[in-house]
Amino acid sequence: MLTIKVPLKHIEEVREILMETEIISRNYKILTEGNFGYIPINKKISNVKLKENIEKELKKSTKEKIHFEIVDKNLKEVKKKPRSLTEHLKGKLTEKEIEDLKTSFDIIGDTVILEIPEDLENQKNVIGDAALAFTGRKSVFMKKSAVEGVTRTRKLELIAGEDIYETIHKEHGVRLKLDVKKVYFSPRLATERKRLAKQVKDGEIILDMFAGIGPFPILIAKKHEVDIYATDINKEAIKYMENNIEINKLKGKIRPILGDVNKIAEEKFIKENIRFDRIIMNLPGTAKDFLELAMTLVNNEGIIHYYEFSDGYESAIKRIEKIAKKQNKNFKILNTRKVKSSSPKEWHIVVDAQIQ
Ligand SMILES: C[S@@+](CC[C@H](N)C(=O)[O-])C[C@H]1O[C@@H](n2cnc3c(N)ncnc32)[C@H](O)[C@@H]1O
Repeated sequence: MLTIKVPLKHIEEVREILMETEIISRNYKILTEGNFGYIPINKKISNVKLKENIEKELKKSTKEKIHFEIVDKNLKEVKKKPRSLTEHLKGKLTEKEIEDLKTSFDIIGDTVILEIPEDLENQKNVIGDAALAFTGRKSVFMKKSAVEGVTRTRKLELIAGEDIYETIHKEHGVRLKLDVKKVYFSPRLATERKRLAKQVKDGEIILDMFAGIGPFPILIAKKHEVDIYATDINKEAIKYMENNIEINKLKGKIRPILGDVNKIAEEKFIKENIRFDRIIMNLPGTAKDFLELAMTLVNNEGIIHYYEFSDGYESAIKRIEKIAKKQNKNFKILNTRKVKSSSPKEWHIVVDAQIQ
């Protein structure tokens, strides 16, 4: 390939001057040999007047006359870092295998969680190593089940890196500690958490019915002066939530309560006449079974953030309408939003309803 041969003492200067132009190629490494250096010339540059053009560029930036020659030399190519997991897998899996692999994955703190189709399981370690190299995280886990059971957790199998399930995830300036095997957490809800936190006003009393490790309460409490009750049935989630309140210095603003929200409502909220300006119901599969309770616990003008898996908003709004009617209440829909896709035909949706 064509190169600019320059005495070593001038190589850095020439490189810097020509870097600003199209003349130098970034795809090849500079070679030094004896007292000379060889700078790669961009293959797309025409040879006509090449020497004159280089001279002109050098003259613009330095008064010193720099001697150089244009010579042919073999230079090494710069190895470019792959920019996607797919690129990382090129040459390791067949084109068809790469196509079959869903290359979307979740990064939670130091861990990567991905899905591998059954007929690609024999390649799980190759895929795991590629994901480890691409993301620079510590552990890669493969999904072994859907999110299931009352605690909404899933089975995972380590396919690359260290066997560590506990990690700290950073989101919107807060730190969330969790065990990816023992609790529910989705980084795909980050935008939803920000959207919701923005609506909160100082002084609100809030209930997060299905709070998990506390991502909604932690973000809200970080930004507002509020009093948040955060219930969850999973004792591991409550343990991490308590830890997260501490590491984010939010003691006194969030009250984690372990148990079934139905029972907690009966034994505490209703008994002590505690009512809420805002209720978060992020349990999209079964939140509908708790809508009546939420409608009972919400203050006049209070807002319910109701989540569902659905292909639209109609069924969710109908449910809210039915229960409002039953309780002799009116409601106003403030917002509807697709939070994330959950299956090819369904979305995780949210409806914000103000109850009057
Ligand atoms: C989809 S996760 C949401 C967690 C959290 N809001 C988040 O965004 O990460 C639902 C949570 O509800 C909890 N849960 C399920 N049934 C419950 C109930 N009856 N009472 C309280 N919590 C419940 C589960 O343990 C789980 O942590």
